[in-house]
Amino acid sequence: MRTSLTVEEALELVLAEARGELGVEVLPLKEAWGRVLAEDLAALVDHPDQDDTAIDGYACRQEDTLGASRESPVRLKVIGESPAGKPFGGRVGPKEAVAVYTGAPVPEGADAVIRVEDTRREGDEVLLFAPASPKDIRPKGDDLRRGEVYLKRGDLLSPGRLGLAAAMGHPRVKVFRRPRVGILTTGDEVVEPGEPLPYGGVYNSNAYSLLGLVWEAGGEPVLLGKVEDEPEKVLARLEGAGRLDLLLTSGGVSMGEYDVVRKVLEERGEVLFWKVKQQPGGPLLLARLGELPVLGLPGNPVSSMVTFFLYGRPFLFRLLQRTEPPYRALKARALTPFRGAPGKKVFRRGVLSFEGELVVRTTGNQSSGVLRSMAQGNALVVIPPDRDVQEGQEVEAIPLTFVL
Ligand SMILES: Nc1nc2c(c(=O)[nH]1)N[C@H]1C(S)=C(S)[C@@H](COP(=O)(O)OP(=O)(O)OC[C@H]3O[C@@H](n4cnc5c(N)ncnc54)[C@H](O)[C@@H]3O)O[C@H]1N2
Ligand code: MOO
Repeated sequence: MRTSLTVEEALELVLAEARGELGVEVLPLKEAWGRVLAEDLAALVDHPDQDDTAIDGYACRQEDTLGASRESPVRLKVIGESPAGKPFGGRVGPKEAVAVYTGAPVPEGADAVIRVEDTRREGDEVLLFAPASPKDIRPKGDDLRRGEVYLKRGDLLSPGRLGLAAAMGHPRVKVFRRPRVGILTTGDEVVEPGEPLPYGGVYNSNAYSLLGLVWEAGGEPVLLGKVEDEPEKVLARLEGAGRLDLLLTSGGVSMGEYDVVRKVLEERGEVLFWKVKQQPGGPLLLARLGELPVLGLPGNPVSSMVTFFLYGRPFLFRLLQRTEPPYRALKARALTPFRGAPGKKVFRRGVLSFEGELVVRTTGNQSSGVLRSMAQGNALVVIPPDRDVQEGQEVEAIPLTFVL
């Protein structure tokens, strides 16, 4: 077992465990939001499928309208109409116009459009108070060209991308199965919300913050409840959970007394590393139980969230072959001091905002037991080992921007 790794070494070992094959499923679009594409998607059509108008107005020949103004309007004969979805069948000749509505094909013969606000209709004629222009004609294929790939395997189906898949003509998409992530809680003092809190007790917040994080990262959380005190019972619980792609345990990884999960992992599995030079989350553990990768997350509520974000989320991104990186650090100016720690990379919780430049302030109390800092913050401020950040200095901040 390795110990006292740097964050980078630990991440490499965690990612090396993300070897499983997820398998794919085909879903109708209405069920595919938030899923990850398992295939490249090419447009089945051009969009627009022919030159169309971006405005309500009249289509005509530009040369007929040159010099038109309020003072000397140009008069054209209206020979028909082209609402969206009902193209005008004829051809626009000299001194003629067709009424068009946004999204309608521009009729043959016309090479320009004029917005209705710059015209006045008089029976079957129209007065133009400005020249018609081609700039409001959207050329065929302006948005999408048939055969071109616009969405890649590994792309998360965000709202915009889901709409794009529909615009390209796909009624169904092939997506990766959601990785199933077991969440096992430890700790005699931990009770479920709704139960009376005994002396020294604490409500189980980790199961729920982790559940949210797992969904957000594209996984399917499987709540396994609180661990029992015998290794056989823990193993039976895991067997009953069906196929898992990752197991998260919460608590019982610090120096503390005997813990049944640690015992199971050490005796029945293989512990790959324990302890990372970071804060919070220093006692993180990586193990294997048979083929199942296990992340032993520290019990402190902030530590379990931060370690999942830094290691569990990248693990799921790797399994899902995600095209985007799991997180990106931005440079921001610290408007409050942030304390570092000797020999450890420190992740403080901050509020990132834009005030002429990116700035970040502390959320206040940075104890690993203060879950409010994760709920109220929107960024992790990264402080390299052996450094403190003074007010006004530049820092790296990782936005906790959840897209789902
Ligand atoms: N002598 C040392 N003590 C501690 C060390 C150390 O290096 N030497 N490390 C500290 C650090 S850092 C952390 S983080 C914690 C990690 O402890 P465990 O993973 O063993 O977790 P527990 O002791 O079970 O719990 C810690 C803390 O978190 C609360 N907790 C646990 N589970 C939940 C839950 N599901 N929901 C809400 N809160 C939970 C628990 O009540 C404790 O307060 O160890 C330090 N100690
Ligand atoms: O790593 Mo422990 O994370 O804070 O208190």
